[in-house]
Amino acid sequence: MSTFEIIGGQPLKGELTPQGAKNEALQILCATLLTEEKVTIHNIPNILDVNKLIELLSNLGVSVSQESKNSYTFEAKDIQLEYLNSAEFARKGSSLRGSIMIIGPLLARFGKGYIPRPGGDKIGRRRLDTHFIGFEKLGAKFHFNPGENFYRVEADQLKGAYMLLDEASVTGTANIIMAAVLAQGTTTIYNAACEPYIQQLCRMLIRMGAKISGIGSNLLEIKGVSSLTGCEHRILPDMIEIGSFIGLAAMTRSEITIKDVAFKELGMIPDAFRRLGIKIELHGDDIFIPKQDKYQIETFIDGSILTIADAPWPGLTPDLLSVFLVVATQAKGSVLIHQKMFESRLFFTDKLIDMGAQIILCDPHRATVIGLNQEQRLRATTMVSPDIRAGVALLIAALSADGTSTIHNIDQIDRGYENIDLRLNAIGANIKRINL
Ligand SMILES: CC(=O)N[C@H]1[C@@H](OP(=O)(O)OP(=O)(O)OC[C@H]2O[C@@H](n3ccc(=O)[nH]c3=O)[C@H](O)[C@@H]2O)O[C@H](CO)[C@@H](O)[C@@H]1O
Ligand SMILES: C=C(OP(=O)(O)O)C(=O)O
Repeated sequence: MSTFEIIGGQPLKGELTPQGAKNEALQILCATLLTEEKVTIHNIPNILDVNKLIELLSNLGVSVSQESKNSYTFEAKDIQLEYLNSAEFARKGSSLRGSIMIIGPLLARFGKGYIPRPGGDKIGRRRLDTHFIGFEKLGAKFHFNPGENFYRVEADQLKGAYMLLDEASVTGTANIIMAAVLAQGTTTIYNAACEPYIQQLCRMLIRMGAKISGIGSNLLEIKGVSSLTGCEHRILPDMIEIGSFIGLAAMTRSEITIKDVAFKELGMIPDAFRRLGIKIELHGDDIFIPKQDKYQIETFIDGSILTIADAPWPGLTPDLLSVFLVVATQAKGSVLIHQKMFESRLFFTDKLIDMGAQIILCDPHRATVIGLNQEQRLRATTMVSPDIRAGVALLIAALSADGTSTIHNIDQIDRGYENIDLRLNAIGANIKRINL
């Protein structure tokens, strides 16, 4: 397990280019299983979770070739389905969340899909019902043996169906779409998730020959086709990384330009930061955050305390609430951070409280932050990164704090942020990676 040692308190200045989106990459990589033809993907982030999924695909028999730093080709011609029964698959498949999305494509193309209970962040209960109820609606037989912790689906031929998802699950929607594109007949998915990740997946599938309408809405119609072809696809910039950089700039009183952000895909993320008082300028497709000594949280129109809460897209992504929370600790004013989706994502606030932040953790879902108005710096400390986004929030806190902080378990940060230490050091941060 590696560690970051961070000397904080210095403003940063310069340009950051966001990596490709982690959560889109995980979907897109799984979609390469849907065709035996060559698929070329650009802007793949070099991060732990994505690299693990590429390795898993390669173990499954996909021929993978790295064309340049972030571009790869994939050819899923000789898939070794027996690998799904191996002990190695049980181990590797369970080490990340995104692996769950190999099931839809395997089921659609080969009539079976197996997966061990997937990993990912330990941020509360993370059920998979939506995925498997969806596959069952398409005619698959589902088996789950709690003893072996393995999910299995099988079907001779999937058949299109109408389904109203029990919740707008992001990976669940992606998985069902990837199964339905090769089903016989028409599938209608209502209460579908519609994050840019899903929209991008649908656009890629259409380039491969799929017939999908309703993209960007929660009502998708998919007319099954008998086979799909190869294609080329470029992954969008990572909106969660962009939001993390906005928060970093404000908290460390830095002037940062975030390059080529695909602004129109960011939904309400920029406005949510603006409501915390952070100035965001759009220069072409770059976001410029000017140096700000102070920023003031808005109230609601009636004068009551602002709430920042997550919701399925186009609502605010839950993956940025940890960053909003840390940024609020140095704002003027108060805000309620309400993490509705996950029940264990706010416990890292204890660390911020140790550092001197004024936070009341009301319950596992809600924290009230009373900002310090930059009048009192956070104190450096030693902490452990509990999950990917809390990890980056703690990194932001450490960069703003006086003195030297240590963050252990930074593999959690590496899961989702490409060379974050090197990229931030290039604009003036002082982060030392210690490989233990
Ligand atoms: C690999 C990947 O893409 N991971 C993302 C994906 O995870 P993932 O697809 O696993 O998350 P889901 O969308 O299935 O659900 C996330 C959580 O929100 C709850 N829920 C979901 C929808 C809803 O309408 N109401 C509700 O309460 C679920 O019960 C669950 O606890 O989406 C999450 C929600 O944006 C993100 O945090 C994860 O980063
Ligand atoms: C929760 C996240 O990831 P995962 O679903 O892969 O655990 C995240 O990216 O914030």
